[in-house]
Amino acid sequence: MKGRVFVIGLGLIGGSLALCIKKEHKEAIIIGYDIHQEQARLAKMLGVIDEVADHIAEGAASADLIIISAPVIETEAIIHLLSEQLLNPEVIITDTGSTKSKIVEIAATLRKRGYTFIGGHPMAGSHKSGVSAAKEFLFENAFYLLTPEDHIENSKVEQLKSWLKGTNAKFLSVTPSTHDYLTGVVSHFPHIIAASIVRQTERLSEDESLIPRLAAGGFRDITRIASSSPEMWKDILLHNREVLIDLIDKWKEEMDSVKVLLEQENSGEIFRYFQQAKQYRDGLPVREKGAIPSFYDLYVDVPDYPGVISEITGYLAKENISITNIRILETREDEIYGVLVISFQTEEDRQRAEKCIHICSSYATSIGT
Ligand SMILES: NC(=O)C1=CN([C@@H]2O[C@H](COP(=O)(O)OP(=O)(O)OC[C@H]3O[C@@H](n4cnc5c(N)ncnc54)[C@H](O)[C@@H]3O)[C@@H](O)[C@H]2O)C=CC1
Ligand SMILES: O=C(O)C(=O)Cc1ccc(O)cc1
Repeated sequence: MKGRVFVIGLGLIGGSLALCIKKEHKEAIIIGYDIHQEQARLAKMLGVIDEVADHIAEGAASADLIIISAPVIETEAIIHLLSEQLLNPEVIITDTGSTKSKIVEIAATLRKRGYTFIGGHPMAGSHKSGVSAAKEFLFENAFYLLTPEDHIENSKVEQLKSWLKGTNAKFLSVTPSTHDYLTGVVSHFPHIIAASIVRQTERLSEDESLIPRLAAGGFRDITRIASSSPEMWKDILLHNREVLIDLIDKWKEEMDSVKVLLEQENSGEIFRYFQQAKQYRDGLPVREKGAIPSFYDLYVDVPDYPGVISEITGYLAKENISITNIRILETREDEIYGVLVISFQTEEDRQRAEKCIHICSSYATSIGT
């Protein structure tokens, strides 16, 4: 497609979408604006955008597509500002915010001016932020939720999907309130729980210095999302507060019922509690991308000798397989084997790495389930 695309907010998501659009629509011109000028300059320098706009009005004036990829509370102000501009009457305006009800409600100001707004949420990302973390394959196979209102013509939704084709994401249309309920359950609420486990652990460690040492490895893994941007999550929680307050009440009931089982020493029901959780979790899709980014980790049993890490990374480098993280699980001093945990960007890279290590060495590998 030809046309002018204006991206407001050149961070992880805005930058990644700009890269996806550029890849698919070579003739499109991508203009970017960021409240932090250095982000916009960096985006231009990295080739993520073609032009920098000095302000929103300048970039928006002749745009065919406007993508707002700023934090959700900033998005409200940007929508207000856009609704005061004279825009191309055919323009499609979309956003990438993690919440939808409030944003779509505020976008009524655009509708009143005759402009098309279609709420959007690419459900992939990471705890990193900023344009330097942007990647063109970030949304590959991820769900991309759209929340078009009833009055939006289907051709406009199709046009938006065509612009976003390079994401290779799976588009689903839902209402804004369904969106906020679904993401509340599978993304926003788990972030609260992860942060609360970390905070409780920190508090308890004040009286027990061994806690932080033992809370390494697996504890870090299960609470990884507590390292996400506090700024972004503050806004998401405030936007989706009603859904989240309800989920917190339900969680309290859940905890109370576990507490009763413990008080009663009800071994049968405690067993069933874990058994049911295991059954449901084991049945969840392993290879599909969900609301929270998966680990693409490969565990390699390696002899504990100097040089083993460079040996393995050397095999992977020869095959051009890039890794995002590598660490060794702490081994006991008397053990001769350790476990190397290597993280990849995609499932495909993990599979290629597993094959490569099997061909080049006799080290055993496994993946988490
Ligand atoms: N990080 C993630 O994994 C995901 C985030 N989202 C949503 O996408 C949006 C963007 O998130 P990220 O790219 O991760 O954040 P980010 O922090 O990487 O980028 C946001 C950018 O917006 C800029 N910005 C802030 N206020 C602005 C304003 N008034 N005008 C212009 N630019 C402004 C910031 O300077 C920053 O460069 C958020 O609404 C977030 O909820 C959606 C899916 C995944
Ligand atoms: O890395 C994390 O914390 C994530 O869970 C990524 C993420 C953040 C916000 C979204 O709306 C969707 C995905």
